[in-house]
Amino acid sequence: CEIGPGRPDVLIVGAVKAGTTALFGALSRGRKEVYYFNNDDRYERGVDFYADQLRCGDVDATPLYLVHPVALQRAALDVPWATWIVLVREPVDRAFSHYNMLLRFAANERRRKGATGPDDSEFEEVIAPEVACYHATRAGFEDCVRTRVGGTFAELLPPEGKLKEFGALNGLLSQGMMAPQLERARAFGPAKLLAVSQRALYDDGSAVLRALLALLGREPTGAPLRRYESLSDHTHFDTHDGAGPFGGHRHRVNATTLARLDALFERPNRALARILFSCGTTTVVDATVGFRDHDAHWLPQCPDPPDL
Ligand SMILES: Nc1ncnc2c1ncn2[C@@H]1O[C@H](COP(=O)(O)OS(=O)(=O)O)[C@@H](OP(=O)(O)O)[C@H]1O
Repeated sequence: CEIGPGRPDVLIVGAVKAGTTALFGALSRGRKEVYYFNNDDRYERGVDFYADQLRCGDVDATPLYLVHPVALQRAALDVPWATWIVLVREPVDRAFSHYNMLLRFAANERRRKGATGPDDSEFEEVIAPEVACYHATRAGFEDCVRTRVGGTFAELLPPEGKLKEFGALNGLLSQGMMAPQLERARAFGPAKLLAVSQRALYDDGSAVLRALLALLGREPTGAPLRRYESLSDHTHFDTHDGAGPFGGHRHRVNATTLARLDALFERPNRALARILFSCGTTTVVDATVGFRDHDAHWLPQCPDPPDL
């Protein structure tokens, strides 16, 4: 199974914690997260290595590609025929889900290093350095964080310490500012750039999958779109069993922090809505799936231009 037109056919390039595993599972039976374009060592091993990692699958789902400084540039050059899919999730839910995952990884790391005591890092403490940076500079994506994006998830964590001591390294907030990420992705010139709503995928999976398969010109694999459980551990997460609607995580964030985050994301969310709903902007995404009915609580429909 060589790399060439059609292989890979689809790159699910982001965002982290936006349903990439579920979508990948319905599109492909290969291996998720091959970390090819975002990992210098692996990239240097070349396309045969890439083909080997894909295990004859034709979908590469590596959500860190989206925020990596050169991964998408490499992908545009090496597999120019591929369609890129970006899954988009409400940024506070996304950040909290990401925090849950990192907390678990950090706890494993601490145990491995023989550290005693639990990792008691609260969400508020973990995002504090990023919040402070945004308020101090009004900077946006990439200016306030030096996200660790070059390696695998296991390499994202400093070897010791608690999550709250890692500063803004993991970009829990910046990764939810998706307008500049989509604009940057478009500038690299992918064959097609599609944006899919995580929430629609969760709430109305089969309709979203049908629409997406039609856009991609792909046949169903027969694999169901699963609602799988979060990676989150139980001290920070009330399990959702995959049956009922998913309530998100906003109610787990204290009211003051939530208000601050909503204020912080207001302009980024408006910018994103303008891109997704083509509100007077140049075309950034070729098509969107979901959103209008499912994301109205955080994405304003064709918002007014922001105040200057
Ligand atoms: N079918 C379906 N559609 C949409 N979203 C789903 C679906 N199934 C699971 N989930 C939720 O996806 C969250 C994990 O996202 P990812 O798979 O992208 O995580 S990762 O970046 O690969 O680690 C994770 O979010 P949290 O539960 O908030 O942690 C999952 O609950």
